[in-house]
Amino acid sequence: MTDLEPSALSIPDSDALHRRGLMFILSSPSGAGKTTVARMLLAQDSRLHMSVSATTRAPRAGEVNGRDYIFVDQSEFDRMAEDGQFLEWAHVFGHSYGTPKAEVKAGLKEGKDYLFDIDWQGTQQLHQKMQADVVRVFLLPPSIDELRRRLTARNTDSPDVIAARMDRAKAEISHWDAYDYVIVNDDIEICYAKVAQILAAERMRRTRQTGLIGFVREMTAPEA
Ligand SMILES: Nc1ncnc2c1ncn2[C@@H]1O[C@H](COP(=O)(O)OP(=O)(O)OP(=O)(O)O)[C@@H](O)[C@H]1O
Ligand SMILES: Nc1nc2c(ncn2[C@@H]2O[C@H](COP(=O)(O)O)[C@@H](O)[C@H]2O)c(=O)[nH]1
Repeated sequence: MTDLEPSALSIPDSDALHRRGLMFILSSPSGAGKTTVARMLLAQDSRLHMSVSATTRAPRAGEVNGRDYIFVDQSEFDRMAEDGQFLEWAHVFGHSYGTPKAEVKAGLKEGKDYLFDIDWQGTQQLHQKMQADVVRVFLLPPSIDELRRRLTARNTDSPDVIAARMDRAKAEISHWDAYDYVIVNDDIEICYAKVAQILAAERMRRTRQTGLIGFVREMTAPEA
């Protein structure tokens, strides 16, 4: 057989093969650009699903219940937490935020990939529980001044809220070394391209490609 002849083995389409889904986490100080990158990824990638968190914070203008967050009051949040409905939860900026468990756990088994926009506390909890499923990406702003500029220009929060988020930024950034990948979000298109490349590579990680086991076994079997 020459190099140009088709292989006797049919090459499996790795996207069509069953593999367990992965949990793709984006974290950053508030305003560095997680939500923006997440929206770009979701718009380009139909295999990626957003994990929609529950929160006790009030909706911002334009935010839709069930799409951006599940907006609940504190007693409902506490009931969900006591019921064990969260994979992780944390207090952030004076509010409670949590990742609902049911959809993600079922979806991972079906091979769906999930995107999480959560803080370092949630990342730590998910990594402890779900280890090999988790990919952790941290976005840094190009500077503290640019972070302040973005939070102000976003025009969704009062000056007090922006000040509180800026106060927390350095503490958030100090957790950058608990992540697998770190990207400076300077140019948004470049940042998005880097994040998309990480996702593509993580999908091809050998340990996730359980669907290839039969193919490799066949390829390496002794010839008759
Ligand atoms: N690379 C970039 N260059 C300029 N502006 C950007 C860039 N990335 C994001 N922004 C803008 O910065 C603002 C904050 O971005 P975004 O809301 O995505 O941040 P976030 O990290 O999700 O914040 P939070 O944690 O508060 O939800 C938005 O107005 C967004 O359009
Ligand atoms: N641990 C968790 N953190 C979460 C979750 N959902 C969002 N977040 C983080 O909270 C802050 C503030 O978000 P904002 O939408 O109010 O600006 C940000 O860092 C998010 O990543 C969650 O379910 N768990």
